[in-house]
Amino acid sequence: MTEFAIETHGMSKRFGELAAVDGVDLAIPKGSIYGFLGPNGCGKSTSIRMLTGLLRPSAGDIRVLGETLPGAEERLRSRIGYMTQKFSLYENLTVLENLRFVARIYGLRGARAHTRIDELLSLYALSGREGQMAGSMSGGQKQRLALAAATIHQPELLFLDEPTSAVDPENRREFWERLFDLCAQGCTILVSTHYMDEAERCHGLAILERGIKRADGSPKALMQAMGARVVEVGGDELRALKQQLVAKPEVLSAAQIGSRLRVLVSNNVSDPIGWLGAETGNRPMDEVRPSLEDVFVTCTGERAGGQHVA
Ligand SMILES: Nc1ncnc2c1ncn2[C@@H]1O[C@H](COP(=O)(O)OP(=O)(O)OP(=O)(O)O)[C@@H](O)[C@H]1O
Repeated sequence: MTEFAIETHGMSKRFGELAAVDGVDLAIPKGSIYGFLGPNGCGKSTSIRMLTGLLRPSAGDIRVLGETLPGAEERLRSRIGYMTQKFSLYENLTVLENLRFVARIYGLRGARAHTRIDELLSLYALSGREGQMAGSMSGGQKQRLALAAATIHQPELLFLDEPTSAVDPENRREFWERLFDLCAQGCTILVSTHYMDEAERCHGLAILERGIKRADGSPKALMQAMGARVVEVGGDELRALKQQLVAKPEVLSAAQIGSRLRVLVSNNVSDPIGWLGAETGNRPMDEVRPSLEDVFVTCTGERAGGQHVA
């Protein structure tokens, strides 16, 4: 039987009139990397804050590592790690001072703290930088220090809120390798992002829009179950063609990629190539494999329909 690190039913948070998180159900298996994918303001941070016990839900049931929230915040504190969106360490303390400070918060002292900090400095390529002010480090180094701090107490569950917003692609790639290392050691990771490539690396993910979960499942299952087929169309005057096509109810979206127009045609059309050929004249076109971005487009926005794929 699957054991879940996180289970929620109807998790909701209202701020006055605004439903920041609206009836979200989650079942996140232990030992997996799970993503929250969505644009700014869709409720990712608010959800994470409820799941870490920092924010009281307005409604719904939340179970984290077998404990019920609200109520088990203190017991969970030593079992979970949280890396916030902004660099939350002290910029005017050195790398070592920051890590010693966090170690003390988690009750790690003496030789145990010393050993663990040495381990983290080497693991996150910070050896030799012990005396450097955190504020003077590059984006990638700050992020590695933040990850070292968030995992100093070896949490069973790690929350990362848009962890790679401030780092370049190479550091992002490296960072994800570290996440898979942690995952291999049994840590469950929940990561929020608005990057498609990052979401695609997750074992499972939920697509959020305006506080609502629009779809969830593995990236592969989501792509396979998409309610549309993808056709790339070439030829001239692609901007005008786009305007013509997006006015059709059968077209869920059209976006230019280089010299091709990527068109998402609803599954209601049985032969999308034939249909597009009749609509656009004889242009070159090919059906292509869907991407996670296509899934995102089809399940958010005005023409959206929610889906769950096991
Ligand atoms: N304390 C608060 N009081 C009022 N409104 C809030 C509060 N916190 C968040 N919100 C609102 O709730 C909505 C969801 O915000 P949230 O920060 O969860 O989104 P997000 O998906 O994490 O986006 P971002 O990446 O920009 O933080 C937004 O409209 C935000 O303005």
